[in-house]
Amino acid sequence: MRDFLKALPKAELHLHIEGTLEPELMMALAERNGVTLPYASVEEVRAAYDFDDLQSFLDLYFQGMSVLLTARDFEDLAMDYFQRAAAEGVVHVEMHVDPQAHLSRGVALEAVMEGLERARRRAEDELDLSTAMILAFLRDRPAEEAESLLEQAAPYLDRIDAVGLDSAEVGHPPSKFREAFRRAGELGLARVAHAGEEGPPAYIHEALDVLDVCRIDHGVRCLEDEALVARLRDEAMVLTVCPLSNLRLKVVERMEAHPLPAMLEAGLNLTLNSDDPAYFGGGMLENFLACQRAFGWSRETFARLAGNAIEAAFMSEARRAELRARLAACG
Ligand SMILES: Nc1ncnc2[nH]cnc12
Ligand SMILES: [Zn+2]
Repeated sequence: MRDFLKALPKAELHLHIEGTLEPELMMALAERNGVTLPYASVEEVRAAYDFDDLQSFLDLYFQGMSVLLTARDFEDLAMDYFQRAAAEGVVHVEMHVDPQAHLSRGVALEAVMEGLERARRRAEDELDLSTAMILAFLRDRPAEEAESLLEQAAPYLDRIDAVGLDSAEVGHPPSKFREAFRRAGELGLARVAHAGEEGPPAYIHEALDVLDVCRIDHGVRCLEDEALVARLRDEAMVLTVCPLSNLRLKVVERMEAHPLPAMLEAGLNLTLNSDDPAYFGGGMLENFLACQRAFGWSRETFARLAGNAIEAAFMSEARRAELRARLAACG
């Protein structure tokens, strides 16, 4: 089964590029840039990754990214991940990026965008990996800051596929970002949003009604609202579920208690994703394997989930046709 899951052409729709920063690269960049971290070794960094909830993770996530200063750092970060992902059968990566977390530290948007662009070109050329970019708004920051970020991103719009909404969910409902998302739509960008990770099902309704999203990131709390489940099923709304993330952030107590099997049973349009692989114990393959161990799913189920991601991805129709054919060849 491991070989099958590795060979499956996996499209990753929910990944935070800053969440791919492995402790080894974090320490190396700290050294290169003269940044002081509160850790003496890679082992100490790893030992700190024991989270109680989303916020306890976000605190370390924002601290970790303090080593990212130059375009070269962002290129190294993304290339390091793209190489690992390609080695485990990932064929397409859609990365959320959190520019506000860099702008607020004095890092120019140009450094972020140029570094990531270089890595994306190399991924295409060297790894046959297609990529997309989701400009994410930090929902615990003021809505006006998101609107201003969108304006600053004007020179890069041709490289951006969608806007997203991430960071601390509870207390920051989707409707707070009505205007930023409306403007993104006007600019021709697709919309996605984290909803129903720690926040209530009402936030999922709001993301659909107010932000006009084409995908819900996480969405695992939808099962608490029967009418919502029916709506998500009827609209074939894509949910980008991140099993190991939910386990490590204690959204679920044990993988066996994850709502994924019930969501599948309810006929929802599900995909599997890694979210922040450097922090949550593994990338796409580890997430697929964790589901295999916990739920004993068949090859057909995994192939269907991989197919859902290919169909929902921001990619050219030529690439989609190619990946469909590769998936069909997996048997
Ligand atoms: N799982 C997650 N939820 C919300 N914001 C995030 N930013 C990075 N990972 C996140
Ligand atoms: Zn996420």
